[in-house]
Amino acid sequence: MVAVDEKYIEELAHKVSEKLSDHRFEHCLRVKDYAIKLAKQNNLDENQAAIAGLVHDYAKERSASDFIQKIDEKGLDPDLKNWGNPIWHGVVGAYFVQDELGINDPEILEAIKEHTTGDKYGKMSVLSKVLFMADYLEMGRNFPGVERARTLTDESLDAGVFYQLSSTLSYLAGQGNPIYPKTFTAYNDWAQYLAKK
Ligand SMILES: Nc1ncnc2c1ncn2[C@@H]1O[C@H](COP(=O)(O)OP(=O)(O)O)[C@@H](O)[C@H]1O
Repeated sequence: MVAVDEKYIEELAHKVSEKLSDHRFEHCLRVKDYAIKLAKQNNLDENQAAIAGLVHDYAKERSASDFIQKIDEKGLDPDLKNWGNPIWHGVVGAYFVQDELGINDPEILEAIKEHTTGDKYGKMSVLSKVLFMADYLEMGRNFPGVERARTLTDESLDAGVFYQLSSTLSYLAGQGNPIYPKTFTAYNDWAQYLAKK
């Protein structure tokens, strides 16, 4: 396992901070820290987890027109245009990370794409699960149930992912908000996988 490369992380942090408000950047630092903790618990490369955590919201404050331009430039699914920043900043944001920060690690890019929506059980790498949970559980989060979710995730990363998928679906549906279809598919797949276990 490679130790966290402090100098590289520091330079990356500076570039990320230039594109984000202080509030959002501090969230990214906390996600990085939580991702390192989960990486240690799950035998994952801490450096990879730290980088993914630090840059996961890199594109969060880009304009809608920047995202639309990137969707066209990269030839991404045109249906993406029916969604907005909550979905774009991960799914499309990964391309900003690759193009502007020079990060080409496919696992990191995939984890960024999945960090809001999740994905099917078999499609999420350990890194992707770690980032998904670190974003949800970082120490600035204080939603009801966060302590239970932290404990559950300490016991089992998979149990944490399923907890988040079900809670987010219930929450978004309760608010009458649209839900990205991939999250439904992910939820069904995880529910079937866990029922068989
Ligand atoms: N599957 C989904 N479909 C639509 N909106 C979602 C979905 N999951 C989360 N959201 C919303 O997207 C927003 C961004 O979530 P998230 O990416 O987890 O936060 P962050 O910006 O801290 O990384 C939140 O407002 C959340 O309610």
